[in-house]
Amino acid sequence: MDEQEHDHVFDGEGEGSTIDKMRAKQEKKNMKKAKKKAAKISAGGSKADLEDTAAKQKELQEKVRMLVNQLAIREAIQPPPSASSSQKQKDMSSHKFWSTQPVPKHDETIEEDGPIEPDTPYDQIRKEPYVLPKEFEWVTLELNNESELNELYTLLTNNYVEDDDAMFRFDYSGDFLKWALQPPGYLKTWHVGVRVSANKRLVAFVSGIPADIRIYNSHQHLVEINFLCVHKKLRSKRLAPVLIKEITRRSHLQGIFQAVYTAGVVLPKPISKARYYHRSLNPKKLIDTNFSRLPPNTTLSRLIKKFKLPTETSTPGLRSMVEKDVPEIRTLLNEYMSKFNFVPVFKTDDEIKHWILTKDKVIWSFVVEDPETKKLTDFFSFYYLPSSVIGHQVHKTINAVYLFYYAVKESDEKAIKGRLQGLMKDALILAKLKNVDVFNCLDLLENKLFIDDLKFGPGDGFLNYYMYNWRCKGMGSDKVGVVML
Ligand SMILES: CCCCCCCCCCCCCC(=O)SCCNC(=O)CCNC(=O)[C@H](O)C(C)(C)COP(=O)(O)OP(=O)(O)OC[C@H]1O[C@@H](n2cnc3c(N)ncnc32)[C@H](O)[C@@H]1OP(=O)(O)O
Repeated sequence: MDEQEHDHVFDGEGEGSTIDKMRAKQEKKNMKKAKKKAAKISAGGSKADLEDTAAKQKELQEKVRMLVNQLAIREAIQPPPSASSSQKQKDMSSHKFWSTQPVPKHDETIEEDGPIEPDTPYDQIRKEPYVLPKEFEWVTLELNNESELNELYTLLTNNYVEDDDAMFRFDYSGDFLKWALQPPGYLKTWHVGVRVSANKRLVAFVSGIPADIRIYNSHQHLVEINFLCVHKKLRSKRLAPVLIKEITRRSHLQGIFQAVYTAGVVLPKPISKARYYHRSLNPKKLIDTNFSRLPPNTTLSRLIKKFKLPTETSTPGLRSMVEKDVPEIRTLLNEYMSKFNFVPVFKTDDEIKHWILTKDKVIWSFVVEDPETKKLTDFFSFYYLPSSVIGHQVHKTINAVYLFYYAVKESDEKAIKGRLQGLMKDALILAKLKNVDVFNCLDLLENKLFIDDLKFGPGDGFLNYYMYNWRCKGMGSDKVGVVML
């Protein structure tokens, strides 16, 4: 699954911040109200009036305090208002490669869902790999071989996705890569590497895994593309288009003509755009590493207090997921996904076992078992993906987890909101107990129902969702259920 415009978080609105303006505005309002009241009282207002005024003022002050608090949290993790360079959209004519591919144009009006080009008959599919510049050669990586897995780990750890300011870089572990790239039905031929012929050094990679998704009403068996990476020293030499064409060819050979992928960059043409949100669990470290900043008018100890969590979870019946839960979780998850427009379809228990069951330091999953019926009513999962802190004297890594799949059984919006808030608060507590520094999520699924209340703040990272050779209407991120790694 996929890239993210990996995100660290910028300064907020700087001095003279929103908070200050809010405070000033509210104080002015309060003054006006107090003056009006005073005039009324001196003109014969009663004692009850006075008490009423005091109560209302207290209530108002409390409201202001809450608003100011909320803003302080936002400002602690707020990007600047301007869009980052990676979010800018280019003309189709300046996409030398993408203008040749079966993807919708940015300005295209989409009337009907369907493929952009027909499937290529087998005998017309190129049987030999695309030609690489002469210094390079193709390699199909064997990830069960420890040293090849380690080569991929090293390539990605040093060259994969960074934030716009090159302060943090994803650090996917070897175990994580095996989890992400070897699901049931995976094909080794879709683990495509490029080596320097002379010294056999691995310098580029792209991967595909099989997946089943539903987009609106269309069910598709397709390929999910991820981990496209070109060594930093070989950038801007048009190697990426060759890698993409090669993985496309290898997909066509398997009878697959559609793909899903995500990227931080804007390409023609996203079906949705999601934003990253961050919930600080270790404010001091996040500030020390410049992942977040101390908002004006607050102190570190106040911030620590703000993000403090209980040490015990509160949802009755919450426990770690175990293998016997797999079939029930599959039903629960597929049912929950039915309310979104772009979702994974888990066809077998093996897939749930692979994707959801806890694998320490890779993915953690928790279920809620009704104490009476013993039936599972909810579950949630998060995966562990640390980031290297580039060039920091003290901190080498930020321990981050990302919200993965979850499901709740409630059906009316208010009940879902309450339930999700409780579950996600427990998820934060469990992550904190695992020494995680920050809990991240995208504004997909029903995440907007808990993001603000649980003190997540918006980051500067965005993730664009794409389909290859498929035309369909775009959708809001709250209609997206596919979570890519
Ligand atoms: C049916 C089956 C189909 C299967 C295939 C489906 C499509 C899958 C598509 C892949 C999904 C990947 C999902 C993930 O893994 S997204 C993760 C991407 N990886 C990173 O961000 C890691 C750090 N960056 C790098 O390693 C390089 O900068 C990469 C490899 C990204 C580009 O290398 P480089 O910087 O040396 O550039 P170039 O000179 O070789 O090539 C320039 C061309 O490449 C286009 N470009 C740049 N970035 C991306 C990007 N993230 N997706 C698609 N295209 C991208 C760019 O617009 C330009 O084309 P055009 O604008 O001129 O037209």
